[in-house]
Amino acid sequence: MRGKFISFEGPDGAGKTTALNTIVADLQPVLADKLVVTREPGGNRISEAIRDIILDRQNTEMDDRTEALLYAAARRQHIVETIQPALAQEKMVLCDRYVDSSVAYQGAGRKIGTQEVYQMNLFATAGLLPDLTIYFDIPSEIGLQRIMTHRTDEINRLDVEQLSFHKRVRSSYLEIARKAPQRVKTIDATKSRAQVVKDVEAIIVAQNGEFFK
Ligand SMILES: Nc1ncnc2c1ncn2[C@@H]1O[C@H](COP(=O)(O)OP(=O)(O)O)[C@@H](O)[C@H]1O
Ligand SMILES: Cc1cn([C@H]2C[C@H](O)[C@@H](COP(=O)(O)OP(=O)(O)O)O2)c(=O)[nH]c1=O
Repeated sequence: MRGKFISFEGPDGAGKTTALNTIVADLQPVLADKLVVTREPGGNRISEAIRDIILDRQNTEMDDRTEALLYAAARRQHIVETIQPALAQEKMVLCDRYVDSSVAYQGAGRKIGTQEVYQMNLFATAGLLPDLTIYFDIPSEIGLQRIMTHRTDEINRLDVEQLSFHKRVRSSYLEIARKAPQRVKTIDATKSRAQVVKDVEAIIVAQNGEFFK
């Protein structure tokens, strides 16, 4: 058996980070060292360094394709150092963002083109896709509102994009979910924190019975 690769996707402010923290706290006692939690861009020394370059608000001169290539480069290193070794050891990998983020943010948000960004990522990933993707769906206005009103950490370069950018991102995610219904499961991220966690955990448990025997 290969392990299980599960990605978490959604627009900024959808509540992924919040939900993931609780989900990890709930799953850790059950799965112990079978659980690996990681995030993109990042997860290792090289990818974290790339992350710092991409999200630095001072890098206003960054070209859109440069940005897309940097995300893909960080992804490649993350796959090689973290995801593939964990899957080879039959672990469950929970990954905060993966290729769908690039398709939605760089492909649609930055208007590079979703197909082009997907194709470019095929080189980076050598075709590795998650077994399951949980997509946190939320109207852009609500997501942005959450970020602006609640968040205390620094607002990054992508968070300050226009509402129209975030709307393109959401539309692209909805399109991805429509085209890949087997892989992508959509949850209503406007629900309460507790309900969102419940919905996500129900999907993970239902699809990964072998981990919860
Ligand atoms: N279900 C929810 N209902 C209301 N507010 C939420 C919910 N989930 C998260 N939040 C709040 O919204 C903000 C963004 O959440 P966060 O988890 O950082 O989103 P993401 O990681 O998807 O960008 C945080 O302040 C968080 O407390
Ligand atoms: C992985 C990835 C992330 N991003 C963006 C989405 C986020 O705005 C940002 C990651 O910042 P982060 O602070 O991790 O945001 P979040 O908590 O919402 O996941 O990078 C892309 O544009 N393309 C990508 O391929």
